[in-house]
Amino acid sequence: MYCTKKVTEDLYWVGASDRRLALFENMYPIPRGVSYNSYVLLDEKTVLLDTVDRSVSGQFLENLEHVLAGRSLDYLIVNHMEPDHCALIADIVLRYPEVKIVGNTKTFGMIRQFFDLNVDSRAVMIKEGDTLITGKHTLFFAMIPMVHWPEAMVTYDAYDKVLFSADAFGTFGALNGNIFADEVDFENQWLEDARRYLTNIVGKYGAQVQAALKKALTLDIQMLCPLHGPVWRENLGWFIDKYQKWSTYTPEDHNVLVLYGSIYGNTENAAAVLAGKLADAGEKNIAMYDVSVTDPSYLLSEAFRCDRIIFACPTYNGGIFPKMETLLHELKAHNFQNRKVAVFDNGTWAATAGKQIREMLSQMKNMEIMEPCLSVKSALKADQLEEMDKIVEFMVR
Ligand SMILES: Cc1cc2nc3c(=O)[nH]c(=O)nc-3n(C[C@H](O)[C@H](O)[C@H](O)COP(=O)(O)O)c2cc1C
Repeated sequence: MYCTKKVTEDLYWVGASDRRLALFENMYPIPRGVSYNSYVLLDEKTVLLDTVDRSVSGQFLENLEHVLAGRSLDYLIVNHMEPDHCALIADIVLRYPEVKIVGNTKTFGMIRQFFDLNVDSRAVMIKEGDTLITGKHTLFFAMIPMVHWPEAMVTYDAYDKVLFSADAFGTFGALNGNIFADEVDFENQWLEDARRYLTNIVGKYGAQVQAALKKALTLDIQMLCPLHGPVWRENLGWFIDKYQKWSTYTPEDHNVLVLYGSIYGNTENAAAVLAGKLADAGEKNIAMYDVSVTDPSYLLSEAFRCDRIIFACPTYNGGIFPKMETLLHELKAHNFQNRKVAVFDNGTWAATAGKQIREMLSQMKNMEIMEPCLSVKSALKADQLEEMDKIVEFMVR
C-alpha cells in the first residue's frame, strides 16, 4: 500500500523510513532509525527530487506510482549522488524510460561510475544559477560542494519558496507519521540526533556549510525539504541558527563535558570526584561519559554542544587509552576547535597519557588548554584534591 504525504498543493513526499538498520553508513548507531526523503512535484511537467536507499525501494516505487497516477515522469533531479539517495536511478529509468535526469557535471560523472547506464541521451546538465521551468514552478539550482559530497546541490522552487536542501538540514530518526518538524517535539526528541548527524557527517566541512548557508540566506525560504528527517515549514530560523553554530564550531551550551576512560575504575572515580566539585562550584547539567561505553558519534556531538571539556584516562602501553585516542582523532578529523579544555591522566609506573592528549589537543585550533595536568598515581589520594580544585577554578572562571 502506498504511504505518501501531501507537502504543498503540488508537492508530495514519497519517501520511507528504515527502523532495522543498526549503523548508518555502517558507522553511526541509529536507534531511532532513519528516513530517506524523496519528493514529487506535479506541475505541467512531473518532477522527482532524488530517489531513496535500496532498503526502502519497494515502498518508494509504490509511492511514486501512486502520486503520478498514470502520468509519465518527465524529470529526475539528482541533488545528491550518495547511494542512500541515488540507489534507484537505474530503476527509475527502467520504469519511466522517457525521464530526463537533471544534475551538474560531477553528478553525471558519478552516475557513470555507479551505474552501467547510458545517461547522456537523457542528461540535462545544469550549473549554478540555472533554471528549469516546469509549468507554473521555476526551479533554481545552486551548488553546495562538500555538504557533504563534491557534487551536492540544492534546488529552490521559487513559486512555493521551497528549498530542497539535500543532506543539509537532515537528521537521523525515522518519520513516524508526522513528516513536519512543527508536528513533533523537535527540540526535545530530535535535536540530539540532528546535531549528531550534522557534526559527525559534515562537521569537518564547517566552511563549506557556511558557504551554503550564505547562499541559502539570500533566498526567501518558506520551507526546507531535506533528504532525511522532518520537513521544516515553521521556525526555520531556529534550526538555521543551530547550523550557524555547528558550522562555526561555536558551542551551543555553557556546560562542562567530562569524557573519561578507565580500566579498573580509578580514573572513573577521579572523574566522579571532579564532577561533584564542579557541581559544588555551581555548574549545572554536567555531561559525563565513559568513552568505552558510549559510541564516539555521541561524544563528538556532545563536544560540539558544550563549551568546556575535561579529558581523563589511564596510560596504556606508554600511550593514550585507545578508546580516548580514537575519540581525539575523531575530534581532530572533524576540525574541532574553540574550546576550553583540561586533562588529567592516570598511570601506575609511568603516566604519559596526559602529555600526549594535550599534544593532540594543541593541534586543534583555538583550544585553551589548562597547564599543568593532574596525574593520578593508580588511585586518587586526598593530597591531590587541591590540584583538582585548580581544574574546577580553571573551568568555572
Ligand atoms: C594494557 C595496559 C597497559 C598499561 N600501560 C601503562 C603504562 O604504559 N604506564 C603506566 O603508568 N601504566 C600503565 N598501565 C596501568 C594503568 O594505566 C594504571 O593501572 C591506571 O591506574 C589504571 O587506571 P584505571 O583504574 O582508571 O583503569 C597499563 C595497564 C594496562 C591494562
